[in-house]
Amino acid sequence: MALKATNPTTTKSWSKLSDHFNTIKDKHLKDLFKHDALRADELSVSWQDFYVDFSKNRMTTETLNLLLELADEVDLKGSISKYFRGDVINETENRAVLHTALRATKDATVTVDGKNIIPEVYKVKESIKAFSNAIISGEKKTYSDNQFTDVVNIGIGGSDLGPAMVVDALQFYKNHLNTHFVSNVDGDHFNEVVKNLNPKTTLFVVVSKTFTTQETLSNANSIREWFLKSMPKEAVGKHFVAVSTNIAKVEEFGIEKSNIFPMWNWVGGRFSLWSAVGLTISLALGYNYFEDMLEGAHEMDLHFKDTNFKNNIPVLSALLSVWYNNFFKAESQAVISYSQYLNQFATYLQQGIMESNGKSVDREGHTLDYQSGTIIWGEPGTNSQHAFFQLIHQGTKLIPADFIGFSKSLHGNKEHHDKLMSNFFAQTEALMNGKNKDVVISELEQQGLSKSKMKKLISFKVFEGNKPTTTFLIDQLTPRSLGKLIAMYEHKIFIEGVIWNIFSYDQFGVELGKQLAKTILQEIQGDSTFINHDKSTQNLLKHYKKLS
Ligand SMILES: O=P(O)(O)OC[C@H]1O[C@](O)(CO)[C@@H](O)[C@@H]1O
Repeated sequence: MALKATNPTTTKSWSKLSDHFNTIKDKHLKDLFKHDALRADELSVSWQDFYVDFSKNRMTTETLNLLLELADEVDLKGSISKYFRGDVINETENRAVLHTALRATKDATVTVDGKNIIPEVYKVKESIKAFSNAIISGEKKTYSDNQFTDVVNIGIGGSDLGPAMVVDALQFYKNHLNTHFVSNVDGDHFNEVVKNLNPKTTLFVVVSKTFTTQETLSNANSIREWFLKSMPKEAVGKHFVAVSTNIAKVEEFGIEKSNIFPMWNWVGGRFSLWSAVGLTISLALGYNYFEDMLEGAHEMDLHFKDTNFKNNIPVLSALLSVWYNNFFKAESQAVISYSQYLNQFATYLQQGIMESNGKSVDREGHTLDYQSGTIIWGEPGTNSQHAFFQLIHQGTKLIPADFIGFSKSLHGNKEHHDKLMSNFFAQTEALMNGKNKDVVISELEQQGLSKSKMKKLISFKVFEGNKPTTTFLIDQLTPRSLGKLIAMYEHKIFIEGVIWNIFSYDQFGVELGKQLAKTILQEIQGDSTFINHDKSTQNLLKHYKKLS
């Protein structure tokens, strides 16, 4: 059954929210706290090892109630049931969206085309487990009968970003296998990766849902050529495996059926790390940690599905995102992780969030007359404090930010961790409170500045504050907690799509550039005069051709 198509701006709650917005837009967070002693407790959620503080957001309980009304009016509840039970909610591609089934329990039933898919999911999980265990233990040997030392994941987009982010984030839990990622069609990328590798002890995992992606196929072909410079053809079977839905294409490439880990078209590329696309994760961490991550995600699925919206982390997070996007007209949102391990987290989220909700027509094909999608960006703290925080603090743009931090570090260096986390808490407080004129004056007086110098400086030193943040304080970074966190953002994407009345699970927008690149490649490699391009592109192409 299709998702209910409701233009959110025509709902009663939307017009109430518009009126309400006018009463709240100039209110300062400091005052909201002053007038509501219970605010911090009422607007935060404790769930398992997550403490999520939504109270430093520019809303009141009335805002929240209206946003919850909006969720009801667009039938979020009904949509959630359709999402989990495998209805064809990716209508434009005629598919269900079932990354949640990849982490469901063995006794669950999820039906696609009249067939329960869970047994098949578990069969593939078993093969991921058996393969990873055999490689890690050394039972499965290289062509020359040695143990594998290195794994190279060849893929792009969802076939790269998820595994790369998770392996980096969970490197504390890693085993002896060195893992590498080749994604960009830039030949310098793969050359840099392979230059120090020993082909004799390296396993290549070619990951492509479609197995038609130019970047991945070019890299896989070039790497195979590099491999065959020092290895016989028969070694390919032991050193190359693939993950794909397109078995025929993989076989055409030269990888045997027994070395192919299947996936399904009801798993979107950007939500695929829970499938065999996560093979490199399982190889790098061991299957048990991979499974822990899946279990964590499943716990978040249950929380999302079963918790009332008022205490539901992904629901609150998504509603606030809509609130800032459509009412405050915030142009972007930041994700700042206070853990160097989460260095790639914002990059990973960019695909999930922006490929999904970067749409400008509604589910009936009408052009949207409201904003959808959020620009997402971020870098870990404290580094980012010394890079772009100035703009968040004192710039003209409103940038709501998620702050993610952990109560315990992994290596246990408490002194460093206390310093890191002091910054974590200090920043959200500073963003909220700012610094007013009186405080600035008294600080300058203490410095003994003359009245005229003080007058000149005051306005530059004032921080308006009132910058919204949501704090995710999690006990510790583990495979399980990371699984929960990723699943939280996946559900947030879904909810936003429901409210904005758009299809979140296709990505036609990336096709145009791909098609044009194919044409241009033929022209560059042929003797074209580039006559079919605009004047600017013609000049650029001619310049390139002269120098390349
Ligand atoms: O896994 P594939 O089929 O190679 O696709 C890679 C990526 O390309 C896209 O289709 C478009 O960027 C993504 O959605 C996908 O994750």
